[in-house]
Amino acid sequence: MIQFLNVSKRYPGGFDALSNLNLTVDAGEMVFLTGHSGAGKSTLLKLVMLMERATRGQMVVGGQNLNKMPRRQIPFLRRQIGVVFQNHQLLFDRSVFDNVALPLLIAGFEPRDIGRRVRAALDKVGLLSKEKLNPIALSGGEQQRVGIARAVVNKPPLLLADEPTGNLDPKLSAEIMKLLQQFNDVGVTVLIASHDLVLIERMGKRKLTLEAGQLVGDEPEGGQVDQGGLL
Ligand SMILES: Nc1ncnc2c1ncn2[C@@H]1O[C@H](COP(=O)(O)OP(=O)(O)OP(=O)(O)O)[C@@H](O)[C@H]1O
Repeated sequence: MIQFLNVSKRYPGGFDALSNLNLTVDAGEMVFLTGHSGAGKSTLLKLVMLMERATRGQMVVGGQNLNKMPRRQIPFLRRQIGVVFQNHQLLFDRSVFDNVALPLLIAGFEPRDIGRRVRAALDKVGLLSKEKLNPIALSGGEQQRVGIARAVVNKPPLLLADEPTGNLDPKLSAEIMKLLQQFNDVGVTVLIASHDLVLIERMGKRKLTLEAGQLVGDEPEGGQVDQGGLL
């Protein structure tokens, strides 16, 4: 699903955020990306969705060569990728329903299909009863679940999450990770940047570690399994 071959990213100004990265994430995997602040986690996710271009190296995502992808094709790539942000980036001038519907409106879906798909996504995150509310009326954990519904409403094969639990307490964080895992259980490839090491260990999934832009660790799935009853 994701292949990086000798990928480097140098930002304008000369800072090397990623150096010579080699990495494969197979379809159906759930992978955590960890590392110190500034290690390059967000940069890696931005390269996958072409928010930034690699400076060197080869990148393939969902069978498409990103190096050669013209700008006009980027929206089609993005439709295959759901993105969850730490601060969820919801719009507070419209309802929960309308927030989740946004990617479908942009993609030109019929109103009939939009209603059906939005409600299916809200149902999956347990917020069907709150579709008419403004997200401001929801708790932090609920807002993040709206962000997840919006990310999956288009049924993308790949889900990226950048510090999706950054502002949440441990119990809510565990719930969000469990929710992301449920999408992985039905076949979605999931890549999560997080520095919540305790939670990552509990999930027992593959863990990639970045340090100063280099991949310094790749621990396979099957680490420590949750003993704390949180998941
Ligand atoms: N647009 C940019 N221009 C210049 N430098 C940047 C840019 N974006 C990120 N950087 C630098 O690249 C490095 C990696 O940043 P990145 O956001 O990928 O790290 P991170 O591991 O996600 O960190 P955090 O955990 O703090 O979010 C940092 O030193 C950052 O200052």
